[in-house]
Amino acid sequence: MFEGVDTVWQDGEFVDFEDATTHVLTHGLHYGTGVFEGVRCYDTANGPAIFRWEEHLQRLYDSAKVYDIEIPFEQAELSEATLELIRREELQSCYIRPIAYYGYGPLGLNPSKSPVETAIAVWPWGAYLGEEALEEGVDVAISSWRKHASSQIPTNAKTTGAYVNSVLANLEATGNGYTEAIVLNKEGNVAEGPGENIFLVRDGEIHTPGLAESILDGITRQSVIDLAEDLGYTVHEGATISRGELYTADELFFSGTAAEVTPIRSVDDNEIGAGTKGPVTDEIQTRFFDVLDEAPEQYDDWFTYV
Ligand SMILES: Cc1[nH+]cc(COP(=O)(O)O)c(CN[C@@H](CCC(=O)O)C(=O)O)c1O
Repeated sequence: MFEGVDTVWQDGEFVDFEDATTHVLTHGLHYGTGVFEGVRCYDTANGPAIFRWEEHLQRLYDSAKVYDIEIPFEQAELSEATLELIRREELQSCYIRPIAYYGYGPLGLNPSKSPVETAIAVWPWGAYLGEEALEEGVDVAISSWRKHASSQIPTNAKTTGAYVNSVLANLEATGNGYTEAIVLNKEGNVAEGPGENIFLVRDGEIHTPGLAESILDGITRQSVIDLAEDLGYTVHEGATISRGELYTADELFFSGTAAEVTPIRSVDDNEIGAGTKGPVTDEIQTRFFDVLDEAPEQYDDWFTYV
């Protein structure tokens, strides 16, 4: 996965990939006390550009605030480091992983005496759910693991430790022969995927769960909502979707930085619509990738050029 990656930015320095290590007694390793982002740089018609970088950076710092993680760099410093890292790696498109975590210091649950360590890595990362997934869709299953409630672990923060919930759901789904899971929240309504938001199409209108359903406020989700509305669709943001409504949907699709816009062709072995990418999904996916290719004036503020 990381073949050809030479450099990582770590705590203010560019270091060789193999030297980008942390101590085994790092607080974040033991207690999941870190925050991170998943971001993509695309090779647009105007050159390589990070997609919605400002929103991702802001979410990283918002996530850190929830855990009193004081990132010892300004957003502008992390931004310049990231742009320089992409240039050093000579990548036209890549996946970007900033992370900040309580590092090597005293152990014990209270992290207040642990230093905050920060790193940024970039690498090429293709279709998250498989090359054929974007065209043909994926087969998913409802997980027996519920999404933790935002009252238990704040779901508006991308917390490293919280992703054990996503790992359990994905392990269960893939272990049973599916590509991905859909997780329900503690009320039993649809939340999202382990690493994606979810959209439902019914009678030409689009529905997607809101923050009250214990989901991550996805930046791709917001982009899809904006694009869909610009295409003239009615989008019901904040929808409460039952498990049964997944089965009777005309179309379903995931959204996410890694997943981009990935059609869902079956849920629990029930074909969704015609069992392939639906027409609304196709129109939105096409518009999404066209915008990433063309970086049009209309969405100019979505792109930070390398
Ligand atoms: C739980 C969750 N929900 C929704 C999303 C979509 O959010 P956004 O990327 O802002 O549109 C992601 C991103 N998942 C990231 C991590 C994936 C991973 O395997 O690690 C990602 O897509 O980069 C989530 O982790």
